[in-house]
This record gives sequence, structure tokens and C-alpha cells, in this order.
Amino acid sequence: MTTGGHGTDGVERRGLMFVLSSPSGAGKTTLSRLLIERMPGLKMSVSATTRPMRPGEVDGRDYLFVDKPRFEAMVKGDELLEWATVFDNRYGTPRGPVEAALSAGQDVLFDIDWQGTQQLREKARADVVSVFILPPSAADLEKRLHSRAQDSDEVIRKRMSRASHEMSHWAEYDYIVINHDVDQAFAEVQSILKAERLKRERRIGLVGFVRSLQGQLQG
Ligand SMILES: Nc1nc2c(ncn2[C@@H]2O[C@H](COP(=O)(O)OP(=O)(O)O)[C@@H](O)[C@H]2O)c(=O)[nH]1
Ligand SMILES: Nc1ncnc2c1ncn2[C@@H]1O[C@H](COP(=O)(O)OP(=O)(O)O)[C@@H](O)[C@H]1O
Repeated sequence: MTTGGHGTDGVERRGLMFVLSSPSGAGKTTLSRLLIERMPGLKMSVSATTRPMRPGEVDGRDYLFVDKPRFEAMVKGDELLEWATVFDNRYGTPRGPVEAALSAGQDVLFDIDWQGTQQLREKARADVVSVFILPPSAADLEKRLHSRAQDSDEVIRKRMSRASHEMSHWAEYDYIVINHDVDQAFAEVQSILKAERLKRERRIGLVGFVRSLQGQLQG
């Protein structure tokens, strides 16, 4: 999964896979939307899911909403890069769009859980940058789940009771961001992406670039 594109400074760079995970309600959808709006060269991976659509969600934009047989067919056909079961529903990352974006030199943003992150890491360790988002407190997490007003009380209770289990995977991530304030959390996530884009190992065009600089200096 190593492909070349050009960084903003013109030096060829390998695309990276930028993963955001968090317990439900901690803010990863909010932060993902801001990143896609404000960071050029970053494309969202739209997951397939068997969960029902929430009010305000759009098929093909937020998720590809599929039924269970279609999901199974995607798994069997090796159409998914990773997949997992979360809250009794199945979620998976369609392989085609990710590979196409990376080969076009774009970075790809994933809003996936710890199980998916582990699978991506096994497949492409050097290209995965992972960020775990934590809520400032349990009370805030619950408030946010209610304020989103998209789940029943029973679903919210389920999400709260899973939060501690999900959070237990925090130490598997490269970076941790605590989402007190959206603007601050966004600035932190953005800084991580900007710095990771500049990493020497990803900038495969540097050898040629430096050689050409040296040539200019000698010439
Ligand atoms: N492994 C994996 N997890 C996913 C995928 N898409 C979404 N998820 C995770 O599934 C969980 C539930 O997502 P969702 O039902 O949208 O609720 P949310 O937690 O409020 O965003 C979240 O932890 C998502 O990160 C996917 O393609 N693969
Ligand atoms: N820093 C924050 N302060 C207050 N509310 C927030 C913050 N970040 C996100 N929210 C709100 O919390 C709710 C859950 O956020 P969302 O991004 O949907 O979480 P997730 O995708 O992790 O489940 C949304 O209503 C969102 O607007």
C-alpha cells in the first residue's frame, strides 16, 4: 500500500492512513468533518455498515448502508480492507476507494474502532497514523450522546457501558487527544497530520530533491 503523491512543497510523498478512534460520542465524527473541510489532500473513507441510518445521515456520504447478505458478500469477495462487529452491527472499510485515493497521492481518513485499527496496522504499519480521542469526563460523554439526539435512551446506555471497554485500547494508539473544546482538539489533530506529512520516511522524493540541490550548489 505504498504509493506516491506530491506534498505541498512538491516533494514526492507516500500517502498515509490517518485513523481516528474513540468511545462513541467523544467527537470523532465532528473532528473528521472538520479535517475533511479544512485539510486539502485528505479523503474520507466511507465505511459500509449494517446499522440503520440515523436522522440526517446520507447514504454514500456518512456510510454505505447495506443489508447483512450484502455485507457478507463484501467480506467473501475480499472487498473490505478490514471489518468488525460493533454494537451488534457490522462495519467495514471498502478497499477500492482507499487504494485509489492512496495511489492518487491523497491521504485517507478513517473513523473506525480499535479492531479495525489493529487490522490496518497489521497490513500497513508504516502508513498508519492513529489518534485516540478521549472525552474530558464520563458526564460530558453522556451529555454529548444525549445532545446528538440520534439514539434512544437504551442505545445510549449501551454506548456508555461499552465506553470503558473501548477506552481500554488507548495505549495502542500513536497519539491521544482529549476533546474538551472542539477548536482546541481540532488544532491538535491537525498538527499531528501536518507533522506526520513531513516525516522523512514518507517523503520518498527527498533523495532526488537533495541530490538536485547538491547539483545546483556544485554547478
Ligand atoms: N472496524 C471498523 N469500525 C468502524 C467502521 N466504521 C465505523 N466504525 C466504528 O463503529 C463504531 C460505531 O459507529 P457509529 O454507529 O457510527 O456510532 P458513533 O460511535 O456514534 O460514530 C465507532 O467506533 C466507529 O469508529 C469500519 O469501517 N470499521
Ligand atoms: N468538544 C465538544 N464539546 C461539546 N460537544 C461536542 C464536542 N465535540 C463533539 N461534541 C458533540 O457531541 C456529540 C457527539 O459527537 P460525535 O462527533 O458525533 O461523536 P462520535 O463520532 O465520536 O460518536 C455531537 O452532538 C457533537 O456535536
